[in-house]
Amino acid sequence: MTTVLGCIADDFTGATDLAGILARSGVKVSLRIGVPTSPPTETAAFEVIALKCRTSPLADAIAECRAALEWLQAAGAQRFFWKYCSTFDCTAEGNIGPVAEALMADLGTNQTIYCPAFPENGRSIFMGNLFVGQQLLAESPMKDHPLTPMRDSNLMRLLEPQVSYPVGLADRLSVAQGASFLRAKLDQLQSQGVAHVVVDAVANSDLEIIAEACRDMPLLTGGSALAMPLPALYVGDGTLAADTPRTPAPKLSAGTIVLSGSCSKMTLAQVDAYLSTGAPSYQLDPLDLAENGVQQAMEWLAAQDLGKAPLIYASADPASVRQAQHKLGVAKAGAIVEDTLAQLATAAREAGARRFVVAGGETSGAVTKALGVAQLTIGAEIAPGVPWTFCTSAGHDIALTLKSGNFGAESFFSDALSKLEPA
Ligand SMILES: Nc1ncnc2c1ncn2[C@@H]1O[C@H](COP(=O)(O)OP(=O)(O)OP(=O)(O)O)[C@@H](O)[C@H]1O
Ligand SMILES: O=C(O)[C@@H](O)C(=O)CO
Repeated sequence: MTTVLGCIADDFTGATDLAGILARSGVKVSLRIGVPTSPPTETAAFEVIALKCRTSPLADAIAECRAALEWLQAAGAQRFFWKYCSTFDCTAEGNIGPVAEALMADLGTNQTIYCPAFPENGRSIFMGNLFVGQQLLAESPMKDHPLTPMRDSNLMRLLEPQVSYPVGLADRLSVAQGASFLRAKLDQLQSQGVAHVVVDAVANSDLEIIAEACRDMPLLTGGSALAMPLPALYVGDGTLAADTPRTPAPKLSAGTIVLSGSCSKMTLAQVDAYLSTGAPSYQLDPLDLAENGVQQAMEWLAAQDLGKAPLIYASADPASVRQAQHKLGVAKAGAIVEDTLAQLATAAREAGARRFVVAGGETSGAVTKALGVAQLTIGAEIAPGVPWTFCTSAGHDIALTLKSGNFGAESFFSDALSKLEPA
């Protein structure tokens, strides 16, 4: 099938988030891990390419995203979606703005929008400022993120140093006046040379208006919720057939592992809630790993009954994370934990695990790469933006859920396990 919308996500949890949100509509969504190495053959109407480039060096991120764009164009797509975090996770240099600008240049377009709002998960934008629940982004726990601490809430101010063309705002008052008004506002900004337009949204009804106004833009950028109205719009105008039955979930054996490398406030609460169920658990310490390696964790894992869904976690409070980062450096502390969880994931698969619950975007990238997963189909949604996915790893059918740091209820790990068919 010709691809209608080609999507590029800057991390793996973000990619499953977007794929899950698009799949809510019932249309077929295919999620690929990394840019496929062979040309497109069996493609879906919605293709999502998961990259791990949120914190990569800028030149690498741009090169990877352009390669993804080329593959999606070869799949027939004429409209594209650049998916980044609903909390606009980035560094001072990028990669959100520079990648958008590179994609715009390749597509020959001179305007795009930025809308990370995800109302179901409490992300809203008002007058260009991003809120997480009732807090401004820079006052939310995102200020302490291990890799991309967000210390400004104003999306225009965050974007301006990242791009070379002017940045503007279509505020909620424009959005509230409907799709035609918003379209005219964007045209007016375009005539003033504004290439990058932050668009306010506080509710799903705003996102419907924005999607309708912007559906024909070659490139949209934002969080997954901005894409939610698109399938219905495409079905409505006949661009897309409504049907496409879901692939049934494979029958999986019971072996389960829960791996958490996210240090977000919500993940910490989820780890605590899961520990309180009495599940077996092992806590990784980056300083100990740097000194003594993974052997002890491997031995612990080898002694576990995977039927009891053990948890291995590095998740720690901001003070402990800062301490590890101070001693090892930010990148090294992150990499040690990611490598360890990746090795433990393959060891768990060898020991019979077929159900994998993974928390954290970077962590999910590392684990998924280690499991050698190339393509995922989308299953049931556990929480808004977090579906189960099914794929093969080393010849085994496995189920994998990749949870964004801040998503899911406190009971998420147990919720996830209860959503899968028993063995
Ligand atoms: N105890 C720790 N000390 C230092 N760094 C840690 C520790 N535990 C985890 N990390 C690192 O922190 C980073 C957490 O990022 P990750 O993307 O996995 O989670 P997240 O940011 O909460 O999730 P998301 O990106 O989906 O919101 C990873 O690089 C991980 O290896
Ligand atoms: O948009 C979000 O918040 C998530 O999909 C994500 O990108 C987390 O890494």
